Amino acid sequence: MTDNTYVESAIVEDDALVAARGRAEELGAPTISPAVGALLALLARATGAKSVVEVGTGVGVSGLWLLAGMAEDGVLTTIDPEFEYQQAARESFAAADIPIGRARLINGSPIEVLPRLADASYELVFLDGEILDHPRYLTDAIRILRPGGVVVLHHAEGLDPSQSGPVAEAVRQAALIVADDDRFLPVVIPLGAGVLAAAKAG
Ligand SMILES: C[S@@+](CC[C@H](N)C(=O)[O-])C[C@H]1O[C@@H](n2cnc3c(N)ncnc32)[C@H](O)[C@@H]1O
Repeated sequence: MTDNTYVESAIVEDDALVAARGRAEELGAPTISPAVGALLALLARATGAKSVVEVGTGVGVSGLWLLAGMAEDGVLTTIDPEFEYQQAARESFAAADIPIGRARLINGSPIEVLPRLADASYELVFLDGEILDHPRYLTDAIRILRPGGVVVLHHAEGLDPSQSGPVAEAVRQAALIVADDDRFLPVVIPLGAGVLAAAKAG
């Protein structure tokens, strides 16, 4: 396999993202890599995203990247059960001068919150929460995506045949859900912890 270290090091993050990564380190919160962030921003821009859902707010690193690519009046709905992380994410968004109305932070379990979101209403859905729940998240993501929308699942590395166990099984199950749905065009991208992206037919 090609050494793709250069892909991650090619991305330079701004001061707000550097500060958010500092908060993540203090709290021990996981974050996406810079290259995954750049991909999210690109997908948000390419889909003209005005409404985005994220599972797994963390301290707001992925949220900052998504907001950077979204329409200027776009709203990010981001769900996480960890109140402390979401408080830190609020700080990350404020430090980046993101208007309060652009980020709707929902403190709760994505398994309970996702079913309450409206059908066919979001251009982009990013799944980065509990990996074992990826298949359940994906089922809701498919429902809430607008035609032409894109779902992005992080931690797709479980698709590597050398991996086994419940986490790898959950990722494979999620991948099969999009592979078996004719409306979706999926691709696996070796960035960060592995990305599975799938575009819904327009
Ligand atoms: C990988 S981190 C998210 C990182 C974030 N997307 C970023 O890059 O800045 C995973 C998140 O899932 C949340 N989480 C933990 N347990 C969870 C659960 N049972 N269901 C959903 N999310 C959970 C954690 O609080 C954490 O913020």
